[in-house]
Amino acid sequence: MSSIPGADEYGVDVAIEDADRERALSVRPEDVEPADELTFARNVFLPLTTACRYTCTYCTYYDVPGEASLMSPEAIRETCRTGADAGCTEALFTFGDDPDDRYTEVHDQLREWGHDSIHEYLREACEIALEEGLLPHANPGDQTREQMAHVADVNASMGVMLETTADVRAHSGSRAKSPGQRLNTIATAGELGVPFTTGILVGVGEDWSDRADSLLAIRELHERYGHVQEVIVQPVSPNERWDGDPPSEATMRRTVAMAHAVLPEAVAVQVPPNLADARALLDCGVEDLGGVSPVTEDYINPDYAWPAVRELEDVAEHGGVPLRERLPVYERFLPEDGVENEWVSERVGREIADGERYRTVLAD
Ligand SMILES: O=c1nc2n(C[C@H](O)[C@H](O)[C@H](O)CO)c3cc(O)ccc3cc-2c(=O)[nH]1
Ligand SMILES: C[C@H]1O[C@@H](n2cnc3c(N)ncnc32)[C@H](O)[C@@H]1O
Ligand code: MET
Ligand code: SF4
Repeated sequence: MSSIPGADEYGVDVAIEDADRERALSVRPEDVEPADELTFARNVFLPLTTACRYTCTYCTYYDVPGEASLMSPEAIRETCRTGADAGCTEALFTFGDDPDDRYTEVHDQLREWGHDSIHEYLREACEIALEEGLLPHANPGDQTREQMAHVADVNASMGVMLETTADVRAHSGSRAKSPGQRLNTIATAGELGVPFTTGILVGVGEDWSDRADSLLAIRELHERYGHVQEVIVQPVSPNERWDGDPPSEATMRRTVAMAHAVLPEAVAVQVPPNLADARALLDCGVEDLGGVSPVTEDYINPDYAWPAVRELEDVAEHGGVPLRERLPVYERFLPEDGVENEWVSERVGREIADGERYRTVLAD
């Protein structure tokens, strides 16, 4: 049995059994049954702030203090409106982790707009998205229980990448992502009944045992709470801050197969079609192509353009399966009668019930 770095410190009770790891390590692509359909969501990407407490060495998203930006309410509304007009259903709020006092410009701007914290502002941003006809999916990185509880009822789903259970150099420095803290964020989402997206980053210094442990840790938290809707298998992608090689196709194939085998059937395995060659991974158990935007770029990986929906259809055709559009919250979490349940707040449930665009997506 092995425990995970930082798990004790953050009070997360996850331990990996050697036998489970051995079983995960033995999975090969040829052991896997391919999925019978491929799903995706249409979204707009809203980079609320480029200020971040961490400095992950693979990331070009964050700005140094003095240069960080904050999206204005007007810009948020404008982007959401453009997205809704283009048929999107999701407002993806992904941004720097817990921007702190190092970024006085962000704090000053937030205060000027009447907010004490980025989570208060995120709440307003989610309200704007809902008003404009989009369902919020926020990934603000690690969150405390108080932070997440502050925005849970205005999000259809939320997310954070576990990245990896290993302590890797890519996360080093005085402030660094800790596997225990990431797992704690995922557990908190379970406790609060938030449908959740997580995932692993492949090629940042982890080995095969770490990949197995990461997937098994996610499985354990899902077994406890039932809240994980999808797990992203994301290859690290070279950019001006990261000059390492991306993982090979063979590595991606084996990792996707491992994810498919380790995770329960209800949890979809997602690969981002702008970072990975989805065609070459389909037979290893890919079930979802994530949020794809007809309107905005992938601000985290701006060098890698989104394929058009037409190209996603080609990918699905290549695998001989249908392509189906989904909402940012998976259907099994939606209330069967009424507008709310333990997973969906009344605020979000009403929007889904009343929104014509959402109903069309659900009917297809
Ligand atoms: O455009 C991106 N979308 C990313 N997404 C969006 C994701 O593809 C969709 O928002 C979800 O599938 C919900 O529809 C993430 C969402 C999460 O909750 C966690 C991590 C990611 C990572 C990315 C990413 O790197 N780039
Ligand atoms: C939103 C997610 O984007 C991922 N992320 C950040 N930088 C990169 C990169 N160079 N390549 C691939 N994924 C990246 C991290 O996994 C983060 O959690
Ligand atoms: N900063 C957060 C994280 O790394 C959100 C995505 S990266 C822009 O988890
Ligand atoms: S990946 Fe997220 S947490 Fe890491 S530096 Fe980039 S914005 Fe910050």
